[in-house]
Amino acid sequence: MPKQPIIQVDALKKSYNGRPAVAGISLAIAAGTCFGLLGPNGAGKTTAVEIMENIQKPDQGRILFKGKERDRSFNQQVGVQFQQTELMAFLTVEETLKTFAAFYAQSLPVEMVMDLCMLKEIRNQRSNKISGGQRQRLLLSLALINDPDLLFLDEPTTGLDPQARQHVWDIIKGIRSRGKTTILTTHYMEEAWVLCDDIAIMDEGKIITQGAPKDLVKTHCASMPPESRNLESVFLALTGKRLRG
Ligand SMILES: Nc1ncnc2c1ncn2[C@@H]1O[C@H](COP(=O)(O)OP(=O)(O)OP(=O)(O)O)[C@@H](O)[C@H]1O
Repeated sequence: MPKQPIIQVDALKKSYNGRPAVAGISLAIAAGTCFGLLGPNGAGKTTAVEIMENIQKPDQGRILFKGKERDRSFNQQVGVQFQQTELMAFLTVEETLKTFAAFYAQSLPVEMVMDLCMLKEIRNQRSNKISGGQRQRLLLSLALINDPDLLFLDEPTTGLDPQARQHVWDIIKGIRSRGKTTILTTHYMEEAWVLCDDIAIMDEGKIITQGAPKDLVKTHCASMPPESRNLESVFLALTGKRLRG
């Protein structure tokens, strides 16, 4: 039986200065899955995700969370990992987590989240004196502190070395194995392949294809040589090779 969507997006539109960034997208994301939103630079991914996160208002369209309009409890039930967060420089890693935990009616134990994101060794380091990989893990831990049912990750491994990336992938797999839903944006096709149950590729504000990664490869790469049958080929075949702004 198909899983109930945790979030449903209908005919979403958003323009900036008369130029459409999101030009009518509809999605239904099944609970307990990892969903990937891919697309070239400027495709409209961040705008679409920020509308789903309730950070931006759409010009048109509707979003249902667990089958209902989003209400004030929405923020308590979702986690958002930002690409940039002004972490308080005067706080340690542990103090930063404790501060964020206090924003929520319910939160996971800080020890548990530090364990999950391998932050214990740097718990007493100032949040502005940590490496890029450690910072990314801290940002992820902040998104997890309220034990969200739905987690939004915007380019969670950009700029990380292979070890740090693998580690973030393991954390995301762990989140999925606990029945939570993740929506992630990424420019790394391998990341989408490894993590996502379902992906949508956006271009110029629209979804141009959607499906399980292996199904998309089957559909779009059938006539390609075996070594080219991968998500990168699907992406390039559908979005072309023109550079985007
Ligand atoms: N606050 C804003 N004001 C004006 N235009 C914006 C704003 N935010 C985004 N845009 C424009 O909307 C379009 C979509 O941008 P968006 O950031 O959603 O794309 P994206 O797919 O997330 O891109 P990237 O992969 O580069 O992060 C782009 O043309 C961008 O210049």
